[in-house]
Amino acid sequence: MKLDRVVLRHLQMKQKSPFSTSYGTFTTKDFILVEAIDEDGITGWGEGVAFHVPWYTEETVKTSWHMLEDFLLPLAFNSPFEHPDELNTRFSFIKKNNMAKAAIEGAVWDLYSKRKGISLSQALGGKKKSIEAGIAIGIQKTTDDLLRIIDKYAVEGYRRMKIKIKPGLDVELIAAIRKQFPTIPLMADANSAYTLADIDLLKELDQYGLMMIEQPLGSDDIIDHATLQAQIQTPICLDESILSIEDTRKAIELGSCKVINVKIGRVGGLSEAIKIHDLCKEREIPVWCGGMLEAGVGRAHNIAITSLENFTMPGDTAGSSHYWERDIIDPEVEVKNGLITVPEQPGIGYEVNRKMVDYYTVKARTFRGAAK
Ligand SMILES: O=C(O)CCC(=O)C1=CC=C[C@@H](O)[C@@H]1C(=O)O
Ligand SMILES: [Mg+2]
Repeated sequence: MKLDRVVLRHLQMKQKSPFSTSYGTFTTKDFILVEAIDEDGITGWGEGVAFHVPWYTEETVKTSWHMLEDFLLPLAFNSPFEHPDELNTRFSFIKKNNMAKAAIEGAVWDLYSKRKGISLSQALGGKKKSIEAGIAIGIQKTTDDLLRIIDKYAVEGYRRMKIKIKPGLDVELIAAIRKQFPTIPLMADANSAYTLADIDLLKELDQYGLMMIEQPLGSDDIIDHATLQAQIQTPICLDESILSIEDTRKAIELGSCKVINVKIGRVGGLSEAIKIHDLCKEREIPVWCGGMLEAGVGRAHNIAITSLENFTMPGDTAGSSHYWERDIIDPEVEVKNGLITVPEQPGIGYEVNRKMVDYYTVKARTFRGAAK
């Protein structure tokens, strides 16, 4: 496989509703859409998941564009490759910038599976025909608002509710949810809002039967999480702390978590995500696919990776209409009875709608051979 050209586009899509976490609120999603075209004119699509601000990790849309333009695309154009895993190796001497790496690597995985005439799910080793969908709900103005929203999604059939918590908005909030929904599959994501000084409060959460608590402590920590996990019953799920297979191994060996949230962008791409999946399977650690408020292309990649067998818990994979008035793929991602069908068509299995892509594009540039 040899790349002929790559089109980078910066898209801006207004969200249907704001998404608030312990660190801030998103109302508009800015992201990079990658279109990679090979020498035979076949196209693969990837989606960068870095936000326009470095709140979740240090990467942004601008840093991703810079990394792609100045370092990653030249490496991708450098010589032909047989398999997308080779990009992961080629990029490995460049420190971090995982979301930028994953954006081009994802486009190449789509291209690779289209060239083989198989679905991306099949190319990744996925077995499931459908996946269970969970939903992530941002911080709401009032508890009543949150309860209403949970009720709506429960009726729609979502298989897991994830709420966001932060200091001052935790134990009472979860108690109120449990009062109204005693058995609903519920988890809480703290996005690193606590420290070990909050251990008594975090122990209190054990009484509410949460599926897990996601990233309660420091965003780069695995030591304090191990101390906390030893003292609470609720499984800890690591998100921000896990950037690679090595981080995964260390966290498992230290006992820092019992579950891992695999985000393709955060770990540097699908090749690394598969390795993490395989190690977790071997060590009996369940994984699930985290969301980054993706548009259709990123969502399609998430669906494909979730079809691997150790993705045993529902992820942040809501349907397109939860986020957007109009997504950039056809058909849009639909959740029926809490399930999403894994496409069987070659590649990501959804058509990219170029009219919608053009509508949302604020900047575009084509790179060839030597880039620049
Ligand atoms: O994609 C979704 O539906 C939202 C998933 C979600 O919870 C997150 C999105 C973006 C940044 C993070 O706060 C975050 C998470 O921490 O998992
Ligand atoms: Mg999280």
